[in-house]
Amino acid sequence: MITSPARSPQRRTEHAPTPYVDLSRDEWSALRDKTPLPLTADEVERLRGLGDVIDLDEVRDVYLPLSRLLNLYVQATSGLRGALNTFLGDAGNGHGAQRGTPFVIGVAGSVAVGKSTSARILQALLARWPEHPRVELVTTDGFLLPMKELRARGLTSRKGFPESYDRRALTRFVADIKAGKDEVTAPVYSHLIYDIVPGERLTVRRPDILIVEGLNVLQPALPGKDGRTRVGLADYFDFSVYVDARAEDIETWYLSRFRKLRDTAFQDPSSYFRKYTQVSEEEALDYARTMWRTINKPNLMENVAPTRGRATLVLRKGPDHKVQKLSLRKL
Ligand SMILES: Nc1ncnc2c1ncn2[C@@H]1O[C@H](COP(=O)(O)OP(=O)(O)O)[C@@H](O)[C@H]1O
Ligand SMILES: CC(C)(COP(=O)(O)O)[C@@H](O)C(=O)NCCC(=O)O
Repeated sequence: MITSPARSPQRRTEHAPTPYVDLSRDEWSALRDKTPLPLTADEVERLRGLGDVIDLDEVRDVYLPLSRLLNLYVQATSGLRGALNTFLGDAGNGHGAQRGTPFVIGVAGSVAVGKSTSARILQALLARWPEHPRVELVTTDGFLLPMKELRARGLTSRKGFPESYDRRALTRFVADIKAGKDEVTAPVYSHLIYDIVPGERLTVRRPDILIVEGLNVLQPALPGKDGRTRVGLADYFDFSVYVDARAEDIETWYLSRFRKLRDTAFQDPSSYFRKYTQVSEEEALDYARTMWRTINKPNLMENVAPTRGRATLVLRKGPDHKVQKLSLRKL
């Protein structure tokens, strides 16, 4: 009788090799070493986004070790740049190699996962290190196409998807900062009017560290029309963080934030969402649920989550918003 070969139990338990080392919150928090906590509870409160749960314990256990790691990375990267400058000598002139090149950090994750809070806490902590006091934070929403343009392209229900951005301008913006240009400007997005603010620009002036936060910052570049590989935004990153959580938890956070915004920001007469203060809470939440299910969740599944494996560090949050597990790229 022919029997199929039994699978050895050893084979079944074999894991695929991973470039990450997984750490529990406790293991990670022990790595802060003796780094002092430079923020007060009041400062943390001010940096916190609506609906986000973050306190001094979270800053101490999760973000202090990260600021220590980043400080080590900044110094090591600067050493590498020095080596490159020595190698290039005069040949590097005019290619930005001689100028103080900022260290660039990408922060990615779904809508409502709390990436803005993570990015703001990191900015505040990193700015306390004497080696790199000038830390700028930029969100990618300034590079969304204006509503008029989204309408013309039939993209109004694709806001936040890669095609809803001027990706070339975003990449150029970061490339210019990294090349050491004295002043680089970007358009400004307003959640209030749900659109780009006409005529407004933000200016970035030679920071030591630049944090770029947004849904799609880890997306690879699309190939050019001629099939050639283009340089993408993430190619300029020296380090990247992906803020991760279960989609069901993020939906709950999105809905509870919508409920809070309905009581606050949406009340503003110029708010695009004011109409949801005029209907019942149930109707407003139905709308928010539709936004989540038809725009933000599909974008998370199709575009954002697939980029998680490109991050240097993945912060995995539990249902209470607290980071439970971290995966750090070691290879
Ligand atoms: N409709 C809105 N009106 C006002 N503020 C908003 C609105 N939607 C989101 N925000 C705020 O904008 C910021 C970015 O939100 P979002 O892109 O969902 O990313 P995240 O929650 O991961 O930081 C958050 O601080 C959030 O509170
Ligand atoms: C502005 C956003 C696209 C996020 O932009 P980001 O800064 O991540 O590039 C997002 O917060 C948003 O408004 N999405 C549209 C759907 C919604 O309002 O939920």
